[in-house]
Amino acid sequence: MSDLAAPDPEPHVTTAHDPAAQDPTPPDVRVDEEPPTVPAVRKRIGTSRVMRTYDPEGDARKVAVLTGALPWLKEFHGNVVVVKYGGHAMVDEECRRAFAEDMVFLRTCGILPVVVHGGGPQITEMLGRLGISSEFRGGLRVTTEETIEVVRMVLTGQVTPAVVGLINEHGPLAVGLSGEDGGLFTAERTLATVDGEQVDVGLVGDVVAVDPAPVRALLASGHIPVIATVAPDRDGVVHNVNADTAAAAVAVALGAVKLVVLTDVEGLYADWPDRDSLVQQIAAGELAEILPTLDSGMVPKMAACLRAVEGGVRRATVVDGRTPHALLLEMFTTEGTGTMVVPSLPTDEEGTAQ
Ligand SMILES: Nc1ncnc2c1ncn2[C@@H]1O[C@H](COP(=O)(O)OP(=O)(O)O)[C@@H](O)[C@H]1O
Ligand SMILES: CC(=O)N[C@@H](CCC(=O)OP(=O)(O)O)C(=O)O
Repeated sequence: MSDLAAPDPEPHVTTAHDPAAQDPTPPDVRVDEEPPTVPAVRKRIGTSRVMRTYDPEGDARKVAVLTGALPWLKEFHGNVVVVKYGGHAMVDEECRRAFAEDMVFLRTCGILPVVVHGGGPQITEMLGRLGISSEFRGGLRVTTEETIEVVRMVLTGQVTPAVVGLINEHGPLAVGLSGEDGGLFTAERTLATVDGEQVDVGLVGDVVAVDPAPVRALLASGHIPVIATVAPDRDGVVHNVNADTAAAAVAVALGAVKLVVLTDVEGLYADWPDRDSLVQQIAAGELAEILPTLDSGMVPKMAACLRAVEGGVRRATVVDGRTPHALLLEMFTTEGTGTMVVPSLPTDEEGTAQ
């Protein structure tokens, strides 16, 4: 993971538009020009004075963005937001940096982000390098005893440290842990659903219990927990847990106000792959109805959103992790982005969804 761009340490001077009326700068250091139609390119004049660009429209836009975020800041402040960071959303350098900035932004605003990360493509790549074949059934990886060793190694030894390192470029905030640490998760072997049939996929687990104590301790000390989703069952046998599933379990256990799932698609398409069928909001009841009809990749994701909302999380959203800062846009604007699952849609007097 590479460095974040360093800010320019030099002071800058920018051109002013109406020096006499607005600028206390002595005339000998002013630059008189026509007002710029776009914010002026910053010019440095001298070394100890910075002059302000006259840009009322730009300023009004910034004010609108900041004040528009206020209701959301109030709602989320002091609350847990679980962010599922999918393996496909990690592949682009700019998006990785934006993700880290977003986590630090949330924490700095007094919101409590908890990251649950995936790593499907990274596991597949490592299995390939080791000459171990791998397949998915019903959206879950068929996991043998040999596979689980690689899953555990990649998630806890490679992906967690990479995500932690990325965030910690901003300061020592992130701490990695897995479902095996501090009794965080208890797993139970689960089956995949393929064409309505239940099929065995090996050492794949669902999270049947979460002890939130280790995560709460990290939040209380100002940290950002970063969780890998391998988990022991009651006999201590480690299972491979789909990261969407684990994120939902964490969100419910922590009483999160929101679950945000970052993936490699704009959201849920009602009629996949028709790009005109992107769903903006869907009620939990309707999602439950269409879930069995969805393609396998989307099933664990939408099932996780449903589980979160049915478990008391107010909103669960699938967001395109390939768009830098899509998470901020989703969290701090009314329009949001991606697909939001809510307990029910508001209706008008005739009962029509708004
Ligand atoms: N109805 C649908 N809407 C959106 N994406 C879908 C749908 N059905 C299948 N998909 C596929 O599911 C993929 C997301 O699942 P997956 O690759 O497992 O993501 P991740 O690695 O983030 O967990 C999308 O890239 C898309 O190809
Ligand atoms: C059982 C199962 O399928 N586990 C997943 C765990 C990682 C994961 O979920 O990663 P993404 O979020 O990047 O898809 C796997 O082995 O790929």
